Amino acid sequence: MGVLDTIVDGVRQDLAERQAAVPLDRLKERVQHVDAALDPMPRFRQSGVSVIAEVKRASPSKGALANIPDPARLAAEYASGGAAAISVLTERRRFGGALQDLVDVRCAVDIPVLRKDFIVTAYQLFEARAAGADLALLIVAALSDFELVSLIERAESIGLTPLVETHTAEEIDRAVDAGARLIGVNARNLQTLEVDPATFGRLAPRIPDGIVKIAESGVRGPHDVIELAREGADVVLVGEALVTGRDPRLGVADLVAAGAHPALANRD
Ligand SMILES: O=C(O)c1ccccc1NCC(=O)[C@H](O)[C@H](O)COP(=O)(O)O
Repeated sequence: MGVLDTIVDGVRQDLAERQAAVPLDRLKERVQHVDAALDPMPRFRQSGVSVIAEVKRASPSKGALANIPDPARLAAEYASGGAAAISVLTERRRFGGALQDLVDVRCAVDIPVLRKDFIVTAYQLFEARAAGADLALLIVAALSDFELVSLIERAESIGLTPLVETHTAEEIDRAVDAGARLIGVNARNLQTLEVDPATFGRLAPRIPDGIVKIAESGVRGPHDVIELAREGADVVLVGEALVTGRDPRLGVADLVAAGAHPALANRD
């Protein structure tokens, strides 16, 4: 079994327990009582590269990364550094996350919040929206074409903006065909878990104009942001470098400043 299959297997087991505790109808009721979702598009389309800053405690590739007792406080630091959105890893077994982290972060910031998880059912989308998420990650490699289209449609129908994550040219084509408006290119190979910094530059030209292009994984600092901006990134999604860095607010501010560098003004 590959890493992704193993993770999704665990996610399905945890999901079965939550579904037994809270039936879908009850979840749908909760969704009706949350505030309307924030639209991330204006922030992601602004000039300069936007930063999505991630709340990430651990990962399959690196194990424990950071002790984050108060995700809301970390998210507030990210927001004050200029983050355009916050990504919250809610997967429990390998990333040490929880949906409660997302609820806490939602209360602490007034910028869009992404549920970053391994979403394979509509139930998880309702959970995300009920917890206050504005965006939800859909990983092409974990879904059939039919599942991808139906989850994109379901997400949009309840106000969530789907961020569709890809790793290959073929997955980008599938994401485009499924109607994705936001495509992430993840530089981390799901078989080896190695990050290849050349991935975004190689694959981004495949994404049609008009779709927001997000570079995910392996962004270590301002130089990477400048390089990714030159390669066409509208947004970078950064976890490890921020949670292991000395100051999350300054860490984000440095990345935002790099993405707004005057040398990038005419990159289109
Ligand atoms: O981070 C991992 O090891 C990982 C392994 C398998 C599937 C997903 C994984 N990470 C999720 C992410 O996509 C990253 O958290 C995100 O892109 C940020 O990456 P980084 O800045 O390198 O922490």
